[in-house]
Amino acid sequence: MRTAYTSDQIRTAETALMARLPEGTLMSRAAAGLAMVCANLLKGVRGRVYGSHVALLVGGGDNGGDTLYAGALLARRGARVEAVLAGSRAHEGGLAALLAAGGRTGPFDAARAGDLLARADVVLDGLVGIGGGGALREPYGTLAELTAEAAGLVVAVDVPSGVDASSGRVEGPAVRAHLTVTFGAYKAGLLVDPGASHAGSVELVDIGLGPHLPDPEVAAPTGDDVAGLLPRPGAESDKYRRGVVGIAAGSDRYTGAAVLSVGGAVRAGAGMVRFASAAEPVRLVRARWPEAVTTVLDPSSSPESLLEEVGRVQAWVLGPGLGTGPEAHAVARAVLSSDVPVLVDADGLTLVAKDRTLLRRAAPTVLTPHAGELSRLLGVPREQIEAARLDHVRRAAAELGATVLLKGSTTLVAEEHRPVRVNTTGTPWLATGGTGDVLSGITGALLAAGLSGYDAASCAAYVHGLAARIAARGGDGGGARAEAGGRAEARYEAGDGGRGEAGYGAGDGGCGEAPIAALDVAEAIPAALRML
Ligand SMILES: NC(=O)C1=CN([C@@H]2O[C@H](COP(=O)(O)OP(=O)(O)OC[C@H]3O[C@@H](n4cnc5c(N)ncnc54)[C@H](O)[C@@H]3O)[C@@H](O)[C@H]2O)[C@@H](O)CC1
Ligand SMILES: [K+]
Repeated sequence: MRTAYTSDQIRTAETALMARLPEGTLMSRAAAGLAMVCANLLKGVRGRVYGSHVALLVGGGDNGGDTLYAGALLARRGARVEAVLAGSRAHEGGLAALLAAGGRTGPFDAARAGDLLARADVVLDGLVGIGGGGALREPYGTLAELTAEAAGLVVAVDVPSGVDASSGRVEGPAVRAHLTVTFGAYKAGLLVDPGASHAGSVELVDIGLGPHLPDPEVAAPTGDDVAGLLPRPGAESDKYRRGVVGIAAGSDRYTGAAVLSVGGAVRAGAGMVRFASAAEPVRLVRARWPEAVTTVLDPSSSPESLLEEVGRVQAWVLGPGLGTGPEAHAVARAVLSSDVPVLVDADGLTLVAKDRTLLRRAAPTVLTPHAGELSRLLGVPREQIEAARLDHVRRAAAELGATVLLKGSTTLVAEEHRPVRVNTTGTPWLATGGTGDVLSGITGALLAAGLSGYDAASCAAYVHGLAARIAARGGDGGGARAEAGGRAEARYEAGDGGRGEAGYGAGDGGCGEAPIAALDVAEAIPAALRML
């Protein structure tokens, strides 16, 4: 599990650690780690550090201090290092070290900065780190924008300037880095969009903070974590013990969602799928997934007897393609009255947004909205949710008393009093109709197998993203399990230090990936499970 923290949590831990160490120790550890990563990058792109060009964008705080000290170390190895001092002051010790090592400095001037950025092999963004707040003021904002024109690699120091380290919120201009070198621990804002997509790959420099860190704000399960949580059938298993999932999805008008949701559950290893719906989706599900046991629901039944024919299930999936009319409401009422875990998706979420009483239940509930659906559930504009996904997913979990999986460029899973889980697999090609229906089926199968809502949702998101990457690569599993490696390899050529650890992100949709259909994702689930 990779864990991440807010700025306040990091500061508290740093204060505790600093009290035991000589002054300046942490900054020199940070700068040494940063310089080493940059030296490796320079060796990768230029063959050597000596004679390479390095530009430093330096703010007035300690983030600028780290950057100046790292610049000094690179200058001592023969790099030509030039700094733009953007603040009214600069870290004294760092500045003296850079000048003593032969580095050059000058105040902000747009033309000079543009010229430096055009020549530099590596640009270090040391404008603001965890001390930043709100939109970048001038001239920091202009400098952040200028980094988009940089010819070389942009390395963010600790956090890309303009990204809120605690939440990933971006309120104005912000640096888009190829690589972020972060100190002590991951900051939550580096793992959650929009911050995550500004950070590029993230490399962690250990400065000894570990023993002082509290419980994390955010955690990203790795492939090994997911493998450890996934149910595996044993010799004693039978279809009932492996988990029977009920799926109430589809309508005579919307049939595809039902086929996809059932496909997700079948391929994710449900012991049995019981599918309950109108006649037309039942016909299509039977044709595509003969494994599913189907029931045509009688809309004239009373809510108590509507699901009587379906048989016993250990979890329900409710909502994909269900419709939002009175008949759909009756199905939602019947399913949510059950005493087993229920996953609510798509039209199910619309029904719940209109009638919150549906959520008054004792058994666990998992909601899987995208930002638009969450906007309806919380009564908050969609743009606000997109800008502050972490805050809103937490709020939704608390307000709705449910596990909430927020879909989007970074999928988040929140439950009260637990770290928000961030999914690291996936590909932008997943943004296509029907993939959410497949996810609902995977999650339902895992709930039925006995996983908690929190584990089922986070494991399902991981498997779903991995399956999508495999499908996008034409079924070639090689390298697809790449919560580490995807974005890093696609976007820059690093030396020894840059690869491996780096690459905290999903695929970038380029490099050998092609468009996928939702059913391709369902079909690639077994290949994803084989890799775990
Ligand atoms: N505290 C520690 O023990 C350590 C801190 N380290 C570094 O120190 C950084 C934190 O340093 P600071 O607390 O000095 O804070 P920062 O250097 O992150 O930011 C503070 C500076 O940015 C300016 N600023 C804040 N918001 C701004 C905005 N919106 N627009 C323009 N300017 C803005 C402030 O006026 C101030 O000059 C970390 O990110 C890390 O890089 C590391 O050296 C490791 C150890
Ligand atoms: K920075």
